[in-house]
Amino acid sequence: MEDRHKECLLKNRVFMCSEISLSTGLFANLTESGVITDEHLQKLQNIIRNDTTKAAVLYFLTELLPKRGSKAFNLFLEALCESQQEHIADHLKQCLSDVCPEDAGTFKSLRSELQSYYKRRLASIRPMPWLQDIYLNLTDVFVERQLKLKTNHKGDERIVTMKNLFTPQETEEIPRRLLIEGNPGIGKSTICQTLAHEWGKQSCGRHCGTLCVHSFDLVLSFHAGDFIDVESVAHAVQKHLLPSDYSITPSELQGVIKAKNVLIIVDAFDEANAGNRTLDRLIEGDILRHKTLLITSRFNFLENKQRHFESRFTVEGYDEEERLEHVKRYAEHKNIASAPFESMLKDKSILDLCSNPLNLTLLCLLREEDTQLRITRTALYTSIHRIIKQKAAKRLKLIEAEVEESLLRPLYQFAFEAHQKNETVVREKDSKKVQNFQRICEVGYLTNEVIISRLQKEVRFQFTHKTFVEFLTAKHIAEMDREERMNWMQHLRYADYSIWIGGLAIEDFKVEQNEPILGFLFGLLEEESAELTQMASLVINETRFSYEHHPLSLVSPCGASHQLLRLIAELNVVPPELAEVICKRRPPLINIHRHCSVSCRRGMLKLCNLRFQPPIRMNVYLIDSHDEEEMMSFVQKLIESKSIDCSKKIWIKPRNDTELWNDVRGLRIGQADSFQQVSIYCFNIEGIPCEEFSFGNHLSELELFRFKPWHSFLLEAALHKPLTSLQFIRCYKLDDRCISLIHQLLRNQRNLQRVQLTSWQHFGCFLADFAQMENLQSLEITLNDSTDEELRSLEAILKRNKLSELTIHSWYFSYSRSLYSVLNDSFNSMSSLRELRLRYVNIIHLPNLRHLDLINFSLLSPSELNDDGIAVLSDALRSWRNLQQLSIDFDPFSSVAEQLSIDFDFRFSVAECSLRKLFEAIAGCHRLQILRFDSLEMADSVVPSVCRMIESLKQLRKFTSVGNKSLTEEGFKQLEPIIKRNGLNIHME
Ligand SMILES: Nc1ncnc2c1ncn2[C@@H]1O[C@H](COP(=O)(O)OP(=O)(O)OP(=O)(O)O)[C@@H](O)[C@H]1O
Repeated sequence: MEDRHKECLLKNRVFMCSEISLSTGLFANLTESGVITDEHLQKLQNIIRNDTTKAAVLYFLTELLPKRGSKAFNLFLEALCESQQEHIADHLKQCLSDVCPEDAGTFKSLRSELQSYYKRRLASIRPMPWLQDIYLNLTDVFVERQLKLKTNHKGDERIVTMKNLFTPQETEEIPRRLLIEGNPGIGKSTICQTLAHEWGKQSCGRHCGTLCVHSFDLVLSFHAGDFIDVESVAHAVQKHLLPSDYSITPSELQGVIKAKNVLIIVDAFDEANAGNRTLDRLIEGDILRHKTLLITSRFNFLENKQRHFESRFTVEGYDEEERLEHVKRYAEHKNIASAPFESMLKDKSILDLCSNPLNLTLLCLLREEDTQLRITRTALYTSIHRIIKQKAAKRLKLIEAEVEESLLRPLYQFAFEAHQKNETVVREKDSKKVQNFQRICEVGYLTNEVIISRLQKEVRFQFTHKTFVEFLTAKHIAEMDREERMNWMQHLRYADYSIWIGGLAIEDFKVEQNEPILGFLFGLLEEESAELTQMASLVINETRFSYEHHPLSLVSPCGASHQLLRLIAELNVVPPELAEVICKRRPPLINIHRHCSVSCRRGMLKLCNLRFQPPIRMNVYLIDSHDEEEMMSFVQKLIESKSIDCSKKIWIKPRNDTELWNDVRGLRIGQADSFQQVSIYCFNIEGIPCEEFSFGNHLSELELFRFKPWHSFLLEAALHKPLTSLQFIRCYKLDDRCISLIHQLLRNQRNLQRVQLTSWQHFGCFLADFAQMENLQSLEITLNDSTDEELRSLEAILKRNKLSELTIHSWYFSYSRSLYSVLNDSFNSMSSLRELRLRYVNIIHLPNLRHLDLINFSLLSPSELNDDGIAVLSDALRSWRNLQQLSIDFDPFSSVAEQLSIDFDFRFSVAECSLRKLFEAIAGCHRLQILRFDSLEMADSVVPSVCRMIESLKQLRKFTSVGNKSLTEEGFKQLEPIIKRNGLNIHME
């Protein structure tokens, strides 16, 4: 036995004499492993019989164990664990790592083993690992990356350099769980590689911050797949990071990991997330909670685990400077002139390709061979593929057609099968299905015999990059016959779902997850016009491309309805047959918003080149976009296009008065050939723009968000414009001058069809003006305490029966009896009303709701909805046969109040039987397409009714339920198959 073990036993004699139980289990384990013999056992039992158990323990610790050989101590620890005395083993291990200087020896040797491993293995990047002669020195070519740190749930971000990755960010705490997300090929693995390699170099020089990677005692750098089928991090280290002849046991490793300051890096969660229990536990902090864990993943794979991460970063494409640095470093490393690469960066058509480090590296490699630039991702990968094929043909002494037929086709099939399983490997058993697998490997897409286990000699074959798996998969699908391909496409999902239920790991799906392959498929079949058109038609149907999607908001995603745009971005030219289908099935309106991707915008410009009559109307949300300059020039191209009708609305958020004026001029707001509707986020505008500030003479809609009295120059500029819509949203308290200007505007504008005036303020003073407006169709207003005269005006407006939309806000349930009675009486004569939204309302006073014929109804938060209210609502729903959208905000305060034991007078609880009746009534609205609940307490017992409701709503395509705290895993299981039906977009929290 080693001295440090003896010392440890010595120091813990008292502890062990009182803690150890000399149980049959312990004796059985000790005899089985040979730590004690049968004679020893008899001797111990005699001592117990004649003296005490403590005396026996002491004899065992002093006379027996130390003399039983070098492995005795560890076997003793194992025997303790096996006989339910793990706490004693842990105590001894802890003590060992604290007091024994020799344990520092174990740590030192482990540290230097790992450091030299990283220094050697991670020194070079092989962008095409099959071409061993193409490798780049990591230190030479690495471009320092900047990461964006999400600073709050609203999506605000801050730039963090790699040097400050581990520095405490929003809180004082050192982050323990860090996540880096990014697109394929964006450089996530290279970041991991650099961190581990840097640590391997031992010294930080003067480069790093105080909490740099060198501040960790150990860095354990893994691929996510390394955790599959291993029970602990220690086992993973032994299996994947250490050579098989390195002598250390998992428990010793465990001891070092526990005692030291360790960084665990796990790359590519997206490639090995299914059934990866150890990794899940690590993320959740169920094991090694106090160690630092850095995970990388492509987007959308960790949605349900986001809450475990204190620091969430994204790594985005290169900016201009980084692109330049990349090509310069590349040229310098290759010792060639950088001018050809730099000129390549000037070509705008490949700018987005150049922003991706992988693509830029491939472009550089191609540029060395060929001067023609590739414009789409498919074109780029096709070129690379061709090079590989040519090289393989030469090397294997085959003609290219033979390589294609006998080697590449099976490879496409392997890629397809791997992709179906969300893997990037071919397992050994699958490789045996084809005779010439070894030759297939020689082509170069699969790295040869990656031995993933040094202990068990398990073999698998790794595809070089996930994007290549996707490209090769697309090649396989492109070669399928039409029926098979369409069948594959039909089985994809085209609606998003996101489900966050506390403690449940449910994967999310965003339609973008299909796109890498569909994009390649579109690109590959560009010449096959009929095939392409058929595929595009399916995407048009499934993603509801031809529908009008609205409203547009801050959080609108570049979602399913834009998929076709993103896919046609992969085409060099839209073939006439496809162009015809797109023209025929074009949507009446397209919303472009801040999250629209570069490829979406490229697709949009492709659409502009098709000749439409009439043109497509366009809304553009130009607020907070990532690259404002680029976005501005994109919008200007849209304005110039004959196929786009930019007379629709644009949202702008100028940072000051100069920017306001630049936007209004640059985007020609209010002019005949440009946007005639504008929404201005006024909050930041402090000064007053120059005197000639004005909108074009065709301005038809002015929406002012967070308007303050000193923005009155905006009202003056709109005074004589032909407005049909005027909106003030969440405006500040108006002064007399603004009130008078609004009166003037309302009196000038007899054509106004839509007016919105909302804040916490009462706007009844304008009702008399509205009553004079013959054309008013949509009214949204905040009313608190209305006078009799105001109510008479309101009644006149409602009973004129011209309104198709009505929204009433009020402050703290200030609906008076007389307001209820005006509304309720008027409902009988409002046959034109189609959309109704009410806030702070108690609908038990509105039984005449059932006389309306609504398409859209919302009870906005907070509303008084108790059992009686639900009865009135259910009654109304039964008569609204044309209802398409329903949104009900249950009382969000009641559960908060309950938690805080506060007795608010607006707490309402709802009986389950009422809820069931409500669900039954909704189930009868067969035209319902969008259903939203907020703070609905959907307990498991009502789930069967919810299931029946969703099943009966065949046209339902969007279901949202947020703020539900009652559903358990059991209840969710019943709901899951129903809500995950294809075509249904779900959002549950
Ligand atoms: N910071 C960088 N400096 C220089 N080259 C880089 C950098 N990051 C990435 N590259 C190049 O891009 C290639 C792909 O990068 P990497 O494998 O890190 O991407 P990834 O985000 O992990 O992709 P995937 O999600 O497909 O696995 C690298 O092989 C390298 O050639």
